[in-house]
Amino acid sequence: MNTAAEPFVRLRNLNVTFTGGRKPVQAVNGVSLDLRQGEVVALIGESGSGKSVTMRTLLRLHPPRRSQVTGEVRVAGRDVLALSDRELADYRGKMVSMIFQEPLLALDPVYPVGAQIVESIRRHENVSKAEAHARALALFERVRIPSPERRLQAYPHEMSGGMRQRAMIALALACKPQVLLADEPTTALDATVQIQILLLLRELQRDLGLSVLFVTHDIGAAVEVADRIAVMYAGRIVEEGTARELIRTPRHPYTVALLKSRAHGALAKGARLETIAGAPPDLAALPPGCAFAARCGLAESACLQSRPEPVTLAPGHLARCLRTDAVAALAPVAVG
Ligand SMILES: Nc1ncnc2c1ncn2[C@@H]1O[C@H](COP(=O)(O)OP(=O)(O)OP(=O)(O)O)[C@@H](O)[C@H]1O
Repeated sequence: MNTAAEPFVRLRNLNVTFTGGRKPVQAVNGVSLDLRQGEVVALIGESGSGKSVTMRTLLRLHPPRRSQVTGEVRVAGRDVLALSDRELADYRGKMVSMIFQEPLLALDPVYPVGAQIVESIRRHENVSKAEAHARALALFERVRIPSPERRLQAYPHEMSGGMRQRAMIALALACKPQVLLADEPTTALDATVQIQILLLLRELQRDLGLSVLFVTHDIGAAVEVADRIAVMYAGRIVEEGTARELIRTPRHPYTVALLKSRAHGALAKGARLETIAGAPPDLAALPPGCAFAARCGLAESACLQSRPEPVTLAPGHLARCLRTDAVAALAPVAVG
């Protein structure tokens, strides 16, 4: 891991509220997170915990009239929330790029994939068609698409799921971004292809010095690829640390519950985190205390009164919990 002194991506006290419905929905609530150059950080948590919304602020993808975003979003020193539309168009793809669970969200079904990559390069850079084509070919080789020259002519529907995922990654890398956002990139794939794509992401991060923010439900996938993991619950980061710290010394009861569901094999079989009893709170009516208290076997009355501030357990290892000592005293979770 290549760590520069200043984080390349810096989120500070980020709040995202959706205002289009009957009541405002506070999807992200005071999130602070750093991503250094060449680092892979995974955001994990149940559905609806705010992972994708947090990630999407880095591309400013929120509906402007139906959402309110406050706090600081900085990438390479630039204030992303203050970019003009023109600056934003240049920044997207060139500085920060995104891949999705479903490649057909990124790939146009009516054009061959190669043409889409050439088009994307030429939209951002003043290069000839031949040069853009050569770069597209190099990208297909880089993401290990076999017979790359021939496959550049293929339409997305002519590719298998794993191949389409690789093609989307090639498209995302077309303009040499420095940050890659990956939103559940492997969820729809079968297990062997998932592992290949995760390994590819790790290799790209290493070879190109990319910073990667990776959203997943699957703590196993997070451990596989991430240097650091941030666990989200009800719009907040409840624990953050290295992958090793989170697995060996989790200090938030929710992280422990996530690890247990993995230890029971539930995630391995593709089941999700519903193995934790109860449901997350309504984001339009968050409780005054810890949002996890209603599902937490260790909760005391203090937990219901005010939201816990982060406790520093080691440099870079934080948990928002009043009962970290009680969590530490729990029997360790056997995670394979
Ligand atoms: N455009 C929107 N308008 C209103 N509410 C939204 C919008 N986008 C997201 N939300 C709400 O914000 C909350 C957080 O959503 P988000 O997609 O970040 O969750 P997530 O943790 O990524 O879940 P998943 O794993 O299911 O994608 C959810 O309650 C969701 O319904």
